[in-house]
Amino acid sequence: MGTRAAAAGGAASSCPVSAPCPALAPALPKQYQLLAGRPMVLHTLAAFAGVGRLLGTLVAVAPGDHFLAQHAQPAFFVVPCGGPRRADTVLGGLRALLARGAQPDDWVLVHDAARCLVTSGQIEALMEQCANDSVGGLLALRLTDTLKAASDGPGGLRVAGTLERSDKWLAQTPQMFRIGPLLAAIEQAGGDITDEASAMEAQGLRPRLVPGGAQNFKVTYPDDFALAAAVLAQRVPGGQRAESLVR
Ligand SMILES: Nc1ccn([C@@H]2O[C@H](COP(=O)(O)OP(=O)(O)OP(=O)(O)O)[C@@H](O)[C@H]2O)c(=O)n1
Ligand SMILES: C[C@](O)(CO)[C@H](O)COP(=O)(O)O
Repeated sequence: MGTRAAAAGGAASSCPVSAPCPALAPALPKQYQLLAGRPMVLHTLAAFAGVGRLLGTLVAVAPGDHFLAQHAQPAFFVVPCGGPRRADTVLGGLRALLARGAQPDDWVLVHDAARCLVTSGQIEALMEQCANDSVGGLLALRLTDTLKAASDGPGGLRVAGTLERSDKWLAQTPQMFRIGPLLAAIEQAGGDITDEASAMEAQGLRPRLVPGGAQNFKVTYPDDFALAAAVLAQRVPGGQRAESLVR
């Protein structure tokens, strides 16, 4: 039984930056924008390449997307199995893994290309804590801000209430499940789910929550690019942070 990684490469997604941002190449999908001198997805893939226990990494891209051909590395292979929604891309990736000899019992880690700050250590922690779990699990971050519900009111959006936050976590990726059960769960859940864990939850299962980190955010808003670049700038090769070297 092995463990594989499927990095959802962005498939049909285009650059999500809705406001003009001169530092970014306008025609380039988000996952290929340069961050600290490298396309974003290569930072993501470097973290997976640093995990020795993985049997391989599949990058799911949109058909006709040849961007990664110029960055080919033995650490990953590219499959044009991307679909219109994230869940479609993940299904395509899981089927491609099975077609290449993976077994339904094998573990798979599904990761967002846009979570380019994940570290090899976080991936290893997830694998460690899920390896003997009957369901699998995901990296997640306990909510620290006060949580408001919103609804339309006089003059626009207004607070509808303050929600209990002590049991709330922000779902991150990677998310680790066995290939066969995950494939079946997503097929049954349909394409509108926003993560793999929710497909497993719909089966009545309770995925394990493994603490991730605040830096493992999904690069989404224009400001996120600068923040991600700043985080990368204070890391050194090998995944250690600069400040841990000066103690
Ligand atoms: N058709 C799609 C859409 C998304 N993804 C994956 O899902 C991740 C998150 O989707 P993304 O479009 O990046 O979401 P947002 O950051 O919320 O961006 P936006 O909603 O602004 O497009 C991407 O990094 C990509 O790995 C995918 O594989 N296939
Ligand atoms: C999988 C995910 O990153 C967990 O937070 C998130 O749900 C992806 O959502 P998106 O709307 O496809 O970006």
